[in-house]
Amino acid sequence: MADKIKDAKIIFVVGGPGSGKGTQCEKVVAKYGYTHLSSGDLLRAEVASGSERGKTLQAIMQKGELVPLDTVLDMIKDAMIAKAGVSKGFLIDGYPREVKQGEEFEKKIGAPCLLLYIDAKGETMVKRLMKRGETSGRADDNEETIKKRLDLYYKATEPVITFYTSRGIVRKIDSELPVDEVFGHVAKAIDDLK
Ligand SMILES: Nc1ncnc2c1ncn2[C@@H]1O[C@H](COP(=O)(O)OP(=O)(O)O)[C@@H](O)[C@H]1O
Ligand SMILES: Nc1ncnc2c1ncn2[C@H]1C[C@H](O)[C@@H](COP(=O)(O)OP(=O)(O)O)O1
Ligand SMILES: [Mg+2]
Repeated sequence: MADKIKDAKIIFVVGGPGSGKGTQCEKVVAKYGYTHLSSGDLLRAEVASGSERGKTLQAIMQKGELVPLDTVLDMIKDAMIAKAGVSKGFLIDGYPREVKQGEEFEKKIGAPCLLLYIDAKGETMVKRLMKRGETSGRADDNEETIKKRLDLYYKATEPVITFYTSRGIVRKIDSELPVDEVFGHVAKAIDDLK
């Protein structure tokens, strides 16, 4: 596995729920042609397939909890293998959610060269998610689940940022700014890789 994707850049995109990870990844795909893999999207696709596994996942996600590590990692790995050799870069969006996920990813796949930390205030994230919930149809975009996802983010995911900061690969991006300005900073971080 590792050698098939060894020439591709691996970028972790981390931030709270509603911080703007998906929005920025879409723009990176348009400008750089990288492959965007959102763990949440992969899981929602499994739910939409109507499989037994999807039913189990749905129940967990509706509560705002994390699904088992192996499930997510296998899905990401399969999706990366499918693009190996044709992709210059991978945006891994919404993963790692906890330090352990990062460690397992590196064991099974490879090391990231950059972590984009998409940072917005708690109140901003709640406001954006409530708005997104008006049209997203997502079972987890409701007030009660949003609060749980935010709590879990601060508890489990922020340590991920500390972990990779010590390795010197974190770029903190102010996501309170308008989308295009945020993207200016994201693009700068990617351009600095070369
Ligand atoms: N910089 C921004 N300014 C204003 N609204 C934003 C910004 N970035 C994202 N949004 C909005 O916030 C919501 C959540 O964004 P999304 O990209 O889905 O976040 P995430 O993938 O991190 O959960 C979306 O409705 C999006 O349009
Ligand atoms: N890496 C991961 N590990 C465990 N569960 C995950 C996961 N990524 C996503 N999930 C599950 C739990 C999340 O509450 C849900 C939605 O994830 P998401 O779409 O990445 O949310 P958001 O983009 O709003 O942060 O899917
Ligand atoms: Mg998203």
